[in-house]
Amino acid sequence: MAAMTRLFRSSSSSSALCFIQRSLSTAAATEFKSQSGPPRIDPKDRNVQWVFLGCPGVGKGTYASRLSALLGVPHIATGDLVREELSSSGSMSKQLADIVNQGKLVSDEIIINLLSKRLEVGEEKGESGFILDGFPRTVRQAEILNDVTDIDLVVNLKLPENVLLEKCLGRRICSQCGKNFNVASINVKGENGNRDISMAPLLPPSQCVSKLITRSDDTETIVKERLRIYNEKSQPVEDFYRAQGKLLEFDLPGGIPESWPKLLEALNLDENEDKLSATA
Ligand SMILES: Nc1ncnc2c1ncn2[C@@H]1O[C@H](COP(=O)(O)OP(=O)(O)O)[C@@H](O)[C@H]1O
Repeated sequence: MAAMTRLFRSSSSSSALCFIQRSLSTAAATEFKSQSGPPRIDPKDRNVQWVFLGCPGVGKGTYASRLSALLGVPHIATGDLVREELSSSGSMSKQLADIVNQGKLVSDEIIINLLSKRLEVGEEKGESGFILDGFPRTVRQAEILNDVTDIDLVVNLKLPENVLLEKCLGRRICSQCGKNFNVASINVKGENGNRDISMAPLLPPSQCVSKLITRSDDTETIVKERLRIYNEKSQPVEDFYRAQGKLLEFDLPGGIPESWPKLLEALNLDENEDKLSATA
């Protein structure tokens, strides 16, 4: 853990990003084989390459985007890439809508294609490092990622399932500014040794109130299906990274005010420090 958070160097690793992007493209077309493997870059010489895992509604997007701002690396959420594709008039959008609205996973090929395109755009802008949110979600995706680059740290965010459901049902997005809010006021009594969890709603400012929308896959039936699929397909990804010693388990103690400082502490980061001086 200590070594993993001592990586905040501003040196460019755009060639590394380009390599990942090209390798992911190859993987989308064929089963990627890495007999010799790509050249690995010492983590000290590049920005962080982190992954956020966790069930639907746990808050991966919230905490990954806060950390990306703090560390100066892009937050890349494959769910956002899917939604962008859905709202475009691209040929894939109808096919994707059917899958997403059933709470199912998009194929590994499609998701890797979307991700490699996103990395290519980032590479052109000179981005380096990343916090991935929502990828990898299957062991095959994790293996492909493992073949093309080194992941430094995998943060596994956790909340009890009844809290996750309430959070998903309360989630709202401003259709104009794109920010996420939550209208649910959560007070769940811990059972079977679990802790009590309280979360205040995260209400929108007045200019967003009339523009709030709910994700089409945030209905009770679809959320339950997404949770079932997470347990079936994505929990093995936790095991994959646990076996590599890269998994940091983090039980969220409540909403953002309680959880954010504790997460920074677990990551050995200080919000007030310059990112270059953050130490592990
Ligand atoms: N890595 C992935 N592999 C397959 N499908 C994905 C992946 N990432 C996102 N999706 C698709 O996009 C949908 C929304 O993803 P996301 O916003 O990450 O949702 P969640 O709130 O369930 O974590 C998923 O239900 C799935 O259909």
